Amino acid sequence: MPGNVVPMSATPPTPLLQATSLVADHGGPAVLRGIDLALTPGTAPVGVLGESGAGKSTLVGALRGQVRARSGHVTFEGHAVARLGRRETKRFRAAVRVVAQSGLDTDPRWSVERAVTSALADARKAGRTSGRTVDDLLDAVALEPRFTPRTVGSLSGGEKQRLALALALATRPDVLLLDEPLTAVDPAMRGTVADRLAEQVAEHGTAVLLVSHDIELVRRLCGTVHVLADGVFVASGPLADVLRPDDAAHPSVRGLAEAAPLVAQRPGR
Ligand SMILES: Nc1ncnc2c1ncn2[C@@H]1O[C@H](COP(=O)(O)OP(=O)(O)OP(=O)(O)O)[C@@H](O)[C@H]1O
Repeated sequence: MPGNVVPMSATPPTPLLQATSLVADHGGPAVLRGIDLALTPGTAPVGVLGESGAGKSTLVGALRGQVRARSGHVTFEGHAVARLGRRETKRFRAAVRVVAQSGLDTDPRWSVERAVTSALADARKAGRTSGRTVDDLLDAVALEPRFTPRTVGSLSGGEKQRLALALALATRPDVLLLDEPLTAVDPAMRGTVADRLAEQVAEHGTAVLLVSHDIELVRRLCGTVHVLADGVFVASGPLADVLRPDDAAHPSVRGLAEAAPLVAQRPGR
């Protein structure tokens, strides 16, 4: 490029869902004590690691508007999530989808096909037509077409988790909040689903937050990770860097590094 040509700089991506100085609790001591987090479409998925009880699910709860901020705030498109009106809440719920560990509230008597068809119909009603079919969505989570007539109640725990992910993808969400989404899925299948998910979120520019104890899953999916301890992020950056802590690192970070010495050496996203 000639030296005197200044490239047009693209507008910096704007966070869609954002926590700022977020302090939150469950009626007792603060669980989150000042979290800043931005989820921006078109950027690499963000991972949150941390010991059990560190507050990872509380963070997801606050981002989805279920746990109230004691101070600081969570905003969606710049508006406080806690103060969204009825219409905006509907739009928010279609745009920001959550998949939790146990999160399939579909009628267990429904067939898989009915569950996915219904999720696609809900997506259309919310104005989020994705052009996707039942087969596309099942394929996105590596569930073969033979599963379509099965009842939801007859699926294994891991199959239910994969279906929950397919239902969340039906709205082609702008943001996906994944709270231990694949714990019941065996490691080989978890890798397959993670790779398919990574392709899709990259293709659609979906912003993703993945909360997990599973460092391998985080490595496969996330570009940046935060380690949550004592209510704050005590380390942030690419996983390989976070897992090479210095002597001053928080004990949680050193614990993670010791638990996963080889993961840091594999290439991530
Ligand atoms: N509804 C609730 N009422 C009271 N305390 C709660 C509630 N939910 C969570 N807590 C407490 O808040 C703290 C953080 O819990 P949270 O579930 O967010 O941790 P986590 O990091 O997701 O843990 P895990 O990895 O075990 O799922 C814990 O001390 C927990 O006992």
